[in-house]
Amino acid sequence: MEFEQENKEPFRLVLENISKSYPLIKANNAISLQVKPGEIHAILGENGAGKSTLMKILYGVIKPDEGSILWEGQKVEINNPAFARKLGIGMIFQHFALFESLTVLENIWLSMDEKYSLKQLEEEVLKTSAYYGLPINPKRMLHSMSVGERQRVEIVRCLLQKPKLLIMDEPTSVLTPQAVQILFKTIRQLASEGCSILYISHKLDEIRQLCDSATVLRSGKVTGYANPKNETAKTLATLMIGSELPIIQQQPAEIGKPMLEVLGLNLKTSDPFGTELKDICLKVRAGEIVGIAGISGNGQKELIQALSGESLIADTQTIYMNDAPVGKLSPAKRRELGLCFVPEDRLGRGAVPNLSLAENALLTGYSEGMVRNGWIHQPTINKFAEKIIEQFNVICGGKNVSASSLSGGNLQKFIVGREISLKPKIMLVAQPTWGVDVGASMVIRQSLLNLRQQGVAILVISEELEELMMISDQLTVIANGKLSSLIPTNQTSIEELGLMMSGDATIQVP
Ligand SMILES: Nc1ncnc2c1ncn2[C@@H]1O[C@H](COP(=O)(O)OP(=O)(O)OP(=O)(O)O)[C@@H](O)[C@H]1O
Repeated sequence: MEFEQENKEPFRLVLENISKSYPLIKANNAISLQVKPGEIHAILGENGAGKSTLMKILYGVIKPDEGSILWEGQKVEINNPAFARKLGIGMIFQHFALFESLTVLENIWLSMDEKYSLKQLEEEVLKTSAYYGLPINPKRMLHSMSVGERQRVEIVRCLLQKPKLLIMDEPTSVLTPQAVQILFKTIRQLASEGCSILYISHKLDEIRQLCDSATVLRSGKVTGYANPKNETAKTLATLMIGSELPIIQQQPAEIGKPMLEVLGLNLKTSDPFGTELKDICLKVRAGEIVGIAGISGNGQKELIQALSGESLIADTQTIYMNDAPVGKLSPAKRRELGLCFVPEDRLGRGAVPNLSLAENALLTGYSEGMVRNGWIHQPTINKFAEKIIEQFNVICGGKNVSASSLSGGNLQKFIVGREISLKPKIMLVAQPTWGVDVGASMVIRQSLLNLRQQGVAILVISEELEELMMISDQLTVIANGKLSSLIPTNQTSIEELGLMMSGDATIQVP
């Protein structure tokens, strides 16, 4: 038979000439690939290359216009996710489909095709999470959990369905180096049990470490197949983006006055699973980038909320922006003082999914002449949105498409681009390159360095230690709601930061 391997065992999956067009873009153009049982197969490609579209076709979320799917040697039509799951296909999405107001257990219960009682399911969840080394508390409310913790819920929920093929879209983008290694152990264990993995990631070193094979996509087409173990991160990047990676230019900047000062911030949280902030002290001066490293769920969310104005502080003497006490000021008032802000959660806090890119530009850019005498000035909004799309190479169907239609990385480029274009004096950025491809990550990091050069005070909260080392002047670690003292970047290392992240944040580094 045509689609059998040499040992006559059928491929788990064969895709043949899969195509899918949207009105303005051909997202998949005659894509073919094959996956064996137990194979860890990477899907590589820059933002908007068509990776998620292909995976959604495979999971029955969208229908291809052309092409065929063979599952264990049989031609199948996957018309919906329930059928995909029945075949044994599980998917962990880049944007989690979980309900904030429910517990972990209730979320998992809702998604199960096979109906368990809550009690039975709780036992299964605890058993599966212990077996794969992914601890979760079934009783915890979802809204109180960090992105990294939510991802664990998604993984456990998928594993409960005992998949034969697991699709993972950017699974490590919110994990620490230690958590990544735990996840890889889980993935290898699954593969050794015969489960095939389709693994989408922009992290080329991780792909080299984990994957047996790779299909490379560019502009919806396959541009090559590779064995990642025989490639370097550089050759993989070249295959992906079709040219060499841009190199970051970091020039010394003139340090100015403190623009953001936090003087002993203590913040209790009403959320029973939130993290209390304890005596946070921080100073970011004009012309410098301060990086905060940490395992998600250690107070980053609470700190961002306190700095952006989402949580107000009773004590007005604690947070200062450009010399003004801001504890009681709303986000809009803080923006008037020059604060711009990229939240961790891009679909929800960073952008409104159903609004167009132009409308999303207006949401934070309203002070840039977009509202005149109480009237919305559409030409200004359009120009602003078009400029971001061009400058940050946001691959999309133009300013009028909805934010939700953008690929994850392209939406991130749009949000970061929007905030940078607002000419901030203080920039607060959480996970700046989450889901962004290697080439575009360099563009975003370079833009932040350019802002620093222009005298902007920048605070970056990231779990990407390499990124923090690359762009920050000073670094600190958040753990259990406490910050360690600031360390000049050239006096620390990824290993040391990793240790501080997993240990007690009160470790003082000279
Ligand atoms: N529902 C939709 N309507 C219109 N265009 C869409 C829709 N979904 C995806 N696209 C477009 O199809 C292209 C491929 O998107 P896709 O999400 O598959 O890319 P990707 O390779 O997964 O990117 P990323 O790495 O950023 O996640 C993009 O240009 C995207 O804007």
